[in-house]
Amino acid sequence: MKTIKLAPGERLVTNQLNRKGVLPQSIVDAARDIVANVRANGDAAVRDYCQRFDGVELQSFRLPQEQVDAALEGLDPAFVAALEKAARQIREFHQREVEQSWFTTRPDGTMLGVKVTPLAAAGIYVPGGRAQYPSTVLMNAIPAKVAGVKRVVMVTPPQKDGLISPYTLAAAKLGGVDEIYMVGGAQAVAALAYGTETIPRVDKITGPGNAFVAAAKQIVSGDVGIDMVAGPSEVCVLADATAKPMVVAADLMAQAEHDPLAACYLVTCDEQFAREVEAGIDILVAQSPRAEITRASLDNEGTIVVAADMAAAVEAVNTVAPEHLELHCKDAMGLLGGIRNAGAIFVGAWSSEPLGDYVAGPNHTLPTGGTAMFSNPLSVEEFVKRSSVICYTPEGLLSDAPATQRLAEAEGLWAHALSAALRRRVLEQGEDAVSAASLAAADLTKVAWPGDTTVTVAEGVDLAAAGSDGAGATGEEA
Ligand SMILES: NC(=O)c1ccc[n+]([C@@H]2O[C@H](COP(=O)([O-])OP(=O)(O)OC[C@H]3O[C@@H](n4cnc5c(N)ncnc54)[C@H](O)[C@@H]3O)[C@@H](O)[C@H]2O)c1
Ligand SMILES: N[C@H](CO)Cc1c[nH]c[nH+]1
Ligand SMILES: [Zn+2]
Repeated sequence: MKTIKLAPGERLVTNQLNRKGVLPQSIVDAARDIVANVRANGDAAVRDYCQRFDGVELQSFRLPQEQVDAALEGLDPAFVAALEKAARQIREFHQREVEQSWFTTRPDGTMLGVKVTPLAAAGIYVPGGRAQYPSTVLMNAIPAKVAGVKRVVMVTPPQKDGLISPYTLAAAKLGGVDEIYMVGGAQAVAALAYGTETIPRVDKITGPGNAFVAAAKQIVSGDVGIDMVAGPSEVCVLADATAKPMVVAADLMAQAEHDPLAACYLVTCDEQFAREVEAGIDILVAQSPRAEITRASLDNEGTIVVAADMAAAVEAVNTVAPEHLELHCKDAMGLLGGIRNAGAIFVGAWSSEPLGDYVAGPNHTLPTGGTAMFSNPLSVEEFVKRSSVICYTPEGLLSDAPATQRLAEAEGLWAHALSAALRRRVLEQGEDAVSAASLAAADLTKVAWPGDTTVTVAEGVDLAAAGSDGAGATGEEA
């Protein structure tokens, strides 16, 4: 691992890190070509990439529903029990995120609020290149279903035998996935974004993946919604003298083993401790069945930061803005307040990051590449849309029309002012005042921009009755 030693008073800066942008440029370029090809050539392009990158020739990408229905049959009961426990705890956590529509009423009866509507169709990417990810199925499908999404479409790379892992399938069954397509990589993201002859497009794509997947999501973003850049895994361990070097070594390896591009950071004030962690990694890697990936990640992307004091160490963590942060320190809870940038924070020595990967409940789909500076963990919120609701009463219209007209005049937008003015005219002068004949004869510039904010209701106009089309509803804040 590369070591950066900070002198007293020195702060870690992003340029000192191995990071080459949020994602490597060569991968972004390759993903752009794949996306363009799938957009232009649909299934034929997807089929080509499946063959090239996954070594499988598929005639149909859709997994037959009978296979999903039978997914739990014959599986190890201990695995099913573990999956059910994970699903229950993930659901319980995400149910707390559900957002209700809300409405509030002003004294003049005008009603304002927010209507929350689930997305119609969400595409969830479940990785399947270097490992299988049934946990990711649950982490994406459950919040989508809690949000009320009707059509949850899962894509995942096929295995060499042209099938998907029975564990992943079991998770799809438990998570309530509606359709499964055996397609992975940037081509799967492009198919979900633009649709192909056999893969219908969705409204939003969520879920993690390798750098090709994360880059493709960034590229299609805007044509379709995306959650965030959730690329190669990262962990940052902030450790003091109370931490056990072998445990910290295992925690760094737990993220390194995902991907050669996974990035692991150790931040400490004690260089001797850092050397003990490195020695620990050598011992543990020797027995890892994933030694090659782990070593490549730690050697090429791993960084140790030795800070002069704890304050500098905490600031170094904020500069890294890791996907996962472990606080292996005596006063871990006391440090929490100083942490500003991290996707998920594991507080104290017992909070092993893999507990969060599988069963704790919070989502494991998290921002990477420094995007934890401004992005959030995947949540129910990502699977809904909000619409503002604005419902004026006649009193409300009369109260707000003059300011609207004056602001529209300042912006030079005459019809904006007229739109409010004509409604105001109905209430101030009666319905005849907006007849074609009366407006044809009026000086409409004066109507729109009268230069006078006095509001007088026409004799005989009953504002309450005028609002009886529903706009006059009154009530307490809901
Ligand atoms: N940030 C998070 O929340 C989070 C969560 C879980 C996993 N992850 C990450 O997800 C990733 C999973 O990666 P994976 O590779 O195992 O599975 P994956 O499904 O993400 O990627 C496999 C696909 O990548 C494509 N691919 C491989 N090599 C390619 C190449 N040279 N050119 C173009 N496309 C290519 C292929 O289409 C293949 O199907 C890891 O990086 C892991 O760290 C991140
Ligand atoms: N650590 C990954 C997020 O970076 C999530 C995961 C799934 N399975 C194992 N780990
Ligand atoms: Zn993990």
